[in-house]
Amino acid sequence: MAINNVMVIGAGQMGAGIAQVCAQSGFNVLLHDRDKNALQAGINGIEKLLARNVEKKRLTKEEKATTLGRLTPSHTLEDAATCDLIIEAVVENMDVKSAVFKEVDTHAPKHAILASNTSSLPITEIAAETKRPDQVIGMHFMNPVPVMKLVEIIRGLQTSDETYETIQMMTVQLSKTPVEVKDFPGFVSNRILMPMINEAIYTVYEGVATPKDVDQVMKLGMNHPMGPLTLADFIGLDTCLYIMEVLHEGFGDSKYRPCPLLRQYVKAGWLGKKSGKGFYEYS
Ligand SMILES: CC(=O)CC(=O)SCCNC(=O)CCNC(=O)[C@H](O)C(C)(C)COP(=O)(O)OP(=O)(O)OC[C@H]1O[C@@H](n2cnc3c(N)ncnc32)[C@H](O)[C@@H]1OP(=O)(O)O
Ligand SMILES: NC(=O)C1=CN([C@@H]2O[C@H](COP(=O)(O)OP(=O)(O)OC[C@H]3O[C@@H](n4cnc5c(N)ncnc54)[C@H](OP(=O)(O)O)[C@@H]3O)[C@@H](O)[C@H]2O)C=CC1
Repeated sequence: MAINNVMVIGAGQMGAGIAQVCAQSGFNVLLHDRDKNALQAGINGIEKLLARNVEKKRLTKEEKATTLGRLTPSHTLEDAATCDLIIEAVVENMDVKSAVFKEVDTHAPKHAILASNTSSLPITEIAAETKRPDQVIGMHFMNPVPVMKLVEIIRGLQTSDETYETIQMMTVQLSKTPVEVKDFPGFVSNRILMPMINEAIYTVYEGVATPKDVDQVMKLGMNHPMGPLTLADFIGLDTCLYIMEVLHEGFGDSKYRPCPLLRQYVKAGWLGKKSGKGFYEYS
């Protein structure tokens, strides 16, 4: 199936990144958020990154203008009626995602594919909210989307081969590398990454080392580009907690219990870079 028109739901850090990459790759993109200010912030962020690419001579001024011309803000999910692919990137919460999929299923044309950028939630369960479970799939981009090469593609129990092949091809058109994974909690990426981040938080909680020193050990000792606590702040501590909860509940294994310090920070509204404070402070 040919994809020309894409809708991205959720204009946060992931949704904006996905919209940017799709528009840069030639797709017409509608970027939707329930919050007007979040939508504008998402579009402003894309403009800023494209301007930086022009400054760095990775993009011409004309290419920037063409890319922005392919990007349209959307204030209603009804706009899904004109799209071939809808990529959901709202908060990592099953109730919220279920409601979005249920509604978008009523507006999207029959042929459209519904994809979720979920970090950990079951695609099979999300698909069951719709009348087209064979056309629902996980399309898990990595943060920051314009930079990271991987897209994990998650097949739900009922995802058809045609849906999978269309999304695999689209991923290549976005200049990303697709990797197929089964529908298990946390898939591959977050089943491995998030327990490491959670353990780094326990290390701070138990007073073994400061956040800065934990990060230094992993950066200098293991050559990680960012220490785990900087990365947790970058991902968003709310998202980290949601993912740990999905792993904990999904596997029923206490080794995935979220660190109490992570819970406390999220309760305090310390969500990391996006809220200005997490393990570090951001101005
Ligand atoms: C939670 C999930 O479900 C799954 C996930 O996504 S887990 C998170 C996965 N991501 C990671 O692990 C990221 C780890 N960190 C890194 O790879 C690197 O630190 C990084 C690429 C983010 C930044 O690289 P760096 O060399 O440390 O910093 P920096 O020199 O500022 O950036 C390099 C380039 O990346 C780009 N970049 C950096 N941050 C960016 C952002 N937030 N958005 C877009 N582009 C960005 C810039 O283009 C920059 O190049 P220029 O300065 O020439 O424009
Ligand atoms: N952060 C990361 O590193 C990664 C995250 N992901 C996944 O991507 C998804 C989004 O994460 P991220 O971008 O970080 O989160 P953000 O908090 O940055 O953005 C989420 C956006 O979605 C909006 N939103 C929430 N509910 C709705 C709704 N019902 N309809 C429309 N918009 C809505 C939010 O608006 P409001 O502020 O009003 O609630 C916000 O603007 C999550 O599923 C996450 O797990 C995947 C890979 C990496």
